[in-house]
Amino acid sequence: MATENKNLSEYDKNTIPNAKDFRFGIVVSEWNETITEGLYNGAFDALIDNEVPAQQIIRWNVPGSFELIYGAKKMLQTQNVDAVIVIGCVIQGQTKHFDFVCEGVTQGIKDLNVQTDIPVIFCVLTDNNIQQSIDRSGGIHGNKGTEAAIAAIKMAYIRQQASMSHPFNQPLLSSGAIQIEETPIKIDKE
Ligand SMILES: Nc1c(NC[C@H](O)[C@H](O)[C@H](O)CO)[nH]c(=O)[nH]c1=O
Ligand SMILES: CC(=O)[C@@H](O)COP(=O)(O)O
Repeated sequence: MATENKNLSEYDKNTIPNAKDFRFGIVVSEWNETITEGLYNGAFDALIDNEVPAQQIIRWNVPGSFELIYGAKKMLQTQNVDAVIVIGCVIQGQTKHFDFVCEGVTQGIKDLNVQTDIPVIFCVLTDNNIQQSIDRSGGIHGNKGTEAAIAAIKMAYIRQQASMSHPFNQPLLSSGAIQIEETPIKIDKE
């Protein structure tokens, strides 16, 4: 489903876990500032709407989307947060730079999700033109910042639940598999 068939701002509060005790970091790129401010406002408002106290939301700015990677890394290394949202807007220009920035940020944020225990939510618009960015930062398609905030709450909850779940606390086998006791299944023979 493409964004044009889905409003990014819509969510059902009944499906959102309790977020009042979670702490969130938000790293915001200053490139295309009018767009990224709109995305930030969407994310901030959604967190507040879900009972997250404002003092539990930490914001840092970085120069551009490529710096979101380092900003998010330092955020999760130094701040007590349950999830990080990175916010950027990359718009196609005349050269291939767009491709390298988008790919670099995508891979960098993916690596943080693989290598660290804190979920990092990808709220980076990668648009062909400014109108597409306007449409997705509070325009006709809603606000991707709102979508990212809801994702951050859900992923923080998953992390919290996983840390309390029995199988996830098992020691890893040398193969990297999780050791889970095999409980024999009794089959009643008729
Ligand atoms: N063209 C855009 C950029 N380019 C800047 C890079 O993100 C980076 O800051 C620079 O290469 C220095 O490392 N950034 C955006 O966020 N959006 C753009 O459209
Ligand atoms: C994503 C970019 O860096 C790009 O917008 C810069 O524009 P240009 O490709 O014309 O240098």
